[in-house]
Amino acid sequence: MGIPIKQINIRKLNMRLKHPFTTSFGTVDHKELFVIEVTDDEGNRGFCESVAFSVPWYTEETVNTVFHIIEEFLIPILRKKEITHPDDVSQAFKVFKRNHMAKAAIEGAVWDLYAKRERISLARALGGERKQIDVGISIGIQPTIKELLKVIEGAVQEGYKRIKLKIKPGQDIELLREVRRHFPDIPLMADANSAYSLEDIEHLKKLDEFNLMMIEQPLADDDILQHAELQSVLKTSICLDESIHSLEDVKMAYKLGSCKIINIKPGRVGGLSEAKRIHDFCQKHNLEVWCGGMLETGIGRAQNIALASLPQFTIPGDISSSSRYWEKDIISPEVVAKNGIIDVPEKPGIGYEVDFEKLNQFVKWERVFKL
Ligand SMILES: O=C(O)CCC(=O)c1ccccc1C(=O)O
Ligand SMILES: [Mg+2]
Repeated sequence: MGIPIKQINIRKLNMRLKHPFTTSFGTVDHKELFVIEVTDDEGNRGFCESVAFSVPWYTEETVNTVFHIIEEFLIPILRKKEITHPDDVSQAFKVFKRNHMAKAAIEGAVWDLYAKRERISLARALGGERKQIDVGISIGIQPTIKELLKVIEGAVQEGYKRIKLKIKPGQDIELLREVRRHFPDIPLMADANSAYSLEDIEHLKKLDEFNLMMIEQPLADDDILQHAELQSVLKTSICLDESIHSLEDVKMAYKLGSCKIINIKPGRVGGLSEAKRIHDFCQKHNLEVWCGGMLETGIGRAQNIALASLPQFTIPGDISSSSRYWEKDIISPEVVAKNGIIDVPEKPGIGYEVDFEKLNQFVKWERVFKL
């Protein structure tokens, strides 16, 4: 039976982060995003959010390109094609190149709608097995080491099971040495957001002394080959984030030995269907995977929680509590990590209610598309 999508509501939100988040590319203090709502003939509603930032520093997409692609290209496809399963959505969208965050925003909403129609949780719809997931936290670059140590202390107290630090040239080796001096045993990793090049190879080898779980995306966002060269001389596992846009990229990285771990973000790979295909390949070939984050509201967080319930997500994801980024989240209940563990909801779909009273406070404008 088809999934008769009757209407798509797109709301543009602008939400202030509780604390600015700094990476090697710069600082984010507000998150502009779209909440996508798809409605079927019975009034069931599926939700997802777009993860692109206002500025194209992470990948080439921006919040404005996302809307342009959805309005001009993706909605017309949904008007023409009959959808019987969410996998059909990403398949149909393949006629247009990339723009994965735009595609994933629509596809994720259809996944939620599908699960609600089937009266099963999104986790189950995706093949998830875990009832609880382990989660970690990503800590942005702090003004001083002293402040960084304080933030880490807080995260350790809260029980997060993996601590990720953002690094960049000039804020790396000494910083990690100081962190390890204070926290010799915590599960620690570093994310460079592509801030280094192969010329830094001798410098990057020094990371091996810190017993890191992995180093995430040390080299260019569009590279897979040079990461293989780096991995061959590093003891520390490389994890690829920005370099991975599809299962094909993962296959290449696997074949070349570019990494041992994959960070899966549904938005970066074009949606949950592709994320699942990557998961299945990694499971077969013993590549570890974990679910990354994009400073999502609770809607995106709920989608990530469902995905991270799949069996090969063996490393805690960047899925912190709602309260880490938001004064108030737009779902009810909020996402709560207790001792680094989040319960996977069992209710139909994403398993959290969208709290429109809160959401409406952040809405800049809304567009309604009849299908
Ligand atoms: O807590 C999160 O949502 C993840 C934070 C994070 O590390 C991140 C945030 C924005 C852009 C890229 C990244 C990243 O994983 O590289
Ligand atoms: Mg990253």
